[in-house]
Order: sequence, then C-alpha cells, then structure tokens
Amino acid sequence: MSQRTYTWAQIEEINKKSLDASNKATQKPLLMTHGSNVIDISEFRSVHPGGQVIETWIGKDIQDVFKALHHPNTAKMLPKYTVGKLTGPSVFDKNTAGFVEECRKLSADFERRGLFKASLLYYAFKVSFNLSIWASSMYLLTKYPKNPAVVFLAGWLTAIFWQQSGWLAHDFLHNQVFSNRKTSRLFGYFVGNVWQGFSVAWWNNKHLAHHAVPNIHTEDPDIDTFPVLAWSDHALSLFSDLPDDVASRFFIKYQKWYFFPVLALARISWAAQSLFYSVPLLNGFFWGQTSQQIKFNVHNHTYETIGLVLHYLWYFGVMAAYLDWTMALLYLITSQAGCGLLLAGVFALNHNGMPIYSHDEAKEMDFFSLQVLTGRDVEPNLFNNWFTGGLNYQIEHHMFPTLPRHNFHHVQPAVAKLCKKYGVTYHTTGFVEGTFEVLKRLDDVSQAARKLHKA
Ligand code: HEM
Repeated sequence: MSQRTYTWAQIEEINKKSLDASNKATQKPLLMTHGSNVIDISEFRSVHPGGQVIETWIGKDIQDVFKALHHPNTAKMLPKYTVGKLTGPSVFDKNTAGFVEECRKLSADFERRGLFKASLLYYAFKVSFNLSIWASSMYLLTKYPKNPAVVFLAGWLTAIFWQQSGWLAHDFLHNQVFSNRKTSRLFGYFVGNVWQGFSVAWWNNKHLAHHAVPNIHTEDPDIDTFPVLAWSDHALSLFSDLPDDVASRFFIKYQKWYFFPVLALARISWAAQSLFYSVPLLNGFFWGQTSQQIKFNVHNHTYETIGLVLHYLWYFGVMAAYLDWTMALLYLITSQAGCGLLLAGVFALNHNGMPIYSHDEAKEMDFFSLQVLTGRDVEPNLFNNWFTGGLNYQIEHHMFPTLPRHNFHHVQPAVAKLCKKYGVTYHTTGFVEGTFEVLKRLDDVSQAARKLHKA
C-alpha cells in the first residue's frame, strides 16, 4: 500500500489545526518526523512511558532526541505510528544539516571505538570511595557526638556523600553504566533513594524532560523557578502578568543577593518533592495527580517507598541514637544546607546564564545545536571532574547522555572542533568565572524587571 506523502509546510499546517482544538481528545493528528518517516503521536502521547515530554517535539524531527533518550530496541515501535513519508527538505535542512550529519558521524565513531561502554572497575571504585565518605561521616558522628566542630565536619561529609551519590544516581539512570534498563534502575533506587533520599521516578521525569528541551522557556522544568529566581527576559512576561504582586517584585529585584541562600534550601525542597511525588498518599494530597497518573508516572512504588524509608531510618536513626537535640540540629542544618549548595551550585553552572529560547525560537533548532548552545562546560581538572561528577563536560553529556563520564575527555576535543567548524558557539569557562556569569544573568534580569516596573 502506498503511503501518504507530506511536505514540511503541510505538517506544520496540520499540527496547527490539531493544536487549535481545545479538547485534547480531538487534537488529531499530531505529527513529527523521524528522518523521512512521518509519525502521528496523537493516540500514543497519553500512554508514552516517558510522559508528556513527547509533546514538546511535535512538529520537529525526533531522530536525535529519540536516540539520546531511548533504548535502541524502542525504535522497533516507530513503524506502528508511521503514517507517511516526508517529501522535500525537513525544517532543519536549510540551517544545520551539515552539523547534524557530522554529529551523527561522531556518535557512530565513538560507538565504534567502544567509548559508550562503561568501565565497571571505575564505577566500583566510585561507589566504594563514596561509601568511605559516608563511613567517615558516621564514624566521626558516633565517636565524638558532643563535639560541635566534629559534628559540623560530619555534616559536611554527609553533604559531600549526598552530592556524589547524586552524580552516581545520575549516571546509573542515564544508563551510562549498564545498558539493561532494569539493572540501571535498581542501582538508581539504591544510590538515589536509599543513599541520597531522592525519588528515582521524580528525578527521572524531571531530568529527562530537561534533556529533551534544555533552557526552553515553559518547557524545561529546571528553569521553572519563577518567582523565586527568573533566568531570562522570557520570564519577565510572567512578571508583567503580575503587576500588583509585591512578593514577586521583591524577589526578582534582589535575586542575585539571595541566590546562595536559596541554593542552601534546594536539597530540602528536592527531598520534599521526592516524597510528595513517589508516595501515593502524599502525591494525591500535595501534587494533585490522580491515582491513575501516579500509577503511570511512578515506575515501582514498592522500591521507591522502601528506599526512602531506609534513607530516613539511617539519617534520623543515627541522630536519635547518638546526638542530643542541639548537636542533631547542627548536623541536620549542615548536611542539608551543605548538600543544597554543593548540588545546586553545580546545576546552576551547567545551564544558567546561557541562552534561553521560547518554544517558537527553538522550533527550527536541531537537537545537537540546542544542547551545545544552552550548555556551559567548566574547565576539566582533577578537582572539577570529581566535584561536578563529570558534569563539567555538560555539552558532551547533553549531546551523548549515555556516554560514561570517564570517557568525556576522549570526545571533548572532537566536539569542540566540530562546533568551531560550523560556527556553533561552544562555551567553556572556569568554575569561578562561570559562577559570576550566573550571578550576572540574575542581575541583568533584575535590571530589566526594574525598568519594566517603572514603565
Ligand atoms: C513515537 C515516538 C516515541 C515512541 C514510540 C516512544 C516510546 C518510548 C518507550 C517505549 C519508552 C520506555 C522505554 C525506553 O526508555 O526506551 C520511552 C521512554 C521515554 N521517552 Fe519516548 N517515545 C517516543 C518519542 C519520544 C520523544 C519525542 C521524546 C522526547 C521529546 C521521548 C522521551 C522519552 C523519555 C524521556 C523516556 C524515559 C526514558 C527513561 O526513563 O530512561 N520519547 N519512550
């Protein structure tokens, strides 16, 4: 049977008509392309295992985002949703076809060289080293429970342990270590839920959506921090919608001054969000998802719940058994605030202060250009690589999310060279300079908000 053919202009027109329908059930068809195949996701989007993020790529070519975020076998499902063939150029051809083609060749070359294969020895060392940080913290706490300086130090060691657990869970859940998804998740539950106290389901849904649409206003959950922090002029459109909101006016004007105190609260906020998201009773109450949605979004309630219970048992158990309430408070504040600063300080460096695009601005951007333009690399050295869990190679990580962190330094020169060849801005900076760039962006947005307020 011959398939229907579509030009890019037809795809855009069809999608526009469908999306104009107010009722979601009647928004049909919703088209995207995978190379020359045209795919309709209108039936599939509500049961997509990766969630609603699939909708952010309607009207785009999904070849590269699909490869980055799925198991290779998932491609076998695509024919089921294919409704026709694309004739003529795709939206990207006129802009960055050469760059995209060479990025794909690079990926194939890395694969041939075995760079996507993790060294289990490296990860065994990382896990053991991290465990030794936790053991040191627990030893100090239980041996000198009345000494405030030692309890303070133990709090910081716990903060470092949590930060490093965050990087490890990140690698497992990006399937960098094991290609088997079940094994990756199991390690994710252990390191993420039990050690770190974060929910795998909450983190996965948020983080992978960020990977699909980094720094895209209203789509990337990581920059959805308004009114506490506003990252771009786009966010000011939300600000001007709230002309009489005294609190958001105050927040936005002084944001560079309270940036670090906010980071110190980040871990508490993430731990609370994890609980609200993964524990069905709390989710229904605080997050407002229906039991059907919870069932769908939280992959394994039993593992999530057991993991979090074990986490709080060890954390509060050691405080209850060894510390009086003043020392317990000191340990609690140091570990929570310390970890917030250590984790969020690195997150901010990864993308904050880099360009932010609206959905329309990003419409014609290919996957690779979007990842490069919105990411910031931080100069590699022994400390930066360890402290950031390899995320200082943010651009390379976003282009190839399943690449194990110990191989980033092998691929970085080729990526930088390719970006230079095609004039795609590739930004690398030092740790301190990067932090100042973040603060400068906060200040720029504050200044713009002040002008808007006066106008
Ligand atoms: C017709 C197109 C698509 C199909 C058939 C499809 C199918 C699937 C399937 C079967 C899974 C679970 C197995 C796996 O992880 O590979 C999945 C997960 C996922 N998908 Fe898709 N998908 C499609 C398009 C997309 C698009 C366009 C995006 C991004 C914009 C996306 C983002 C995700 C994410 C983030 C996950 C979660 C992966 C994880 O937990 O490791 N998918 N998808």
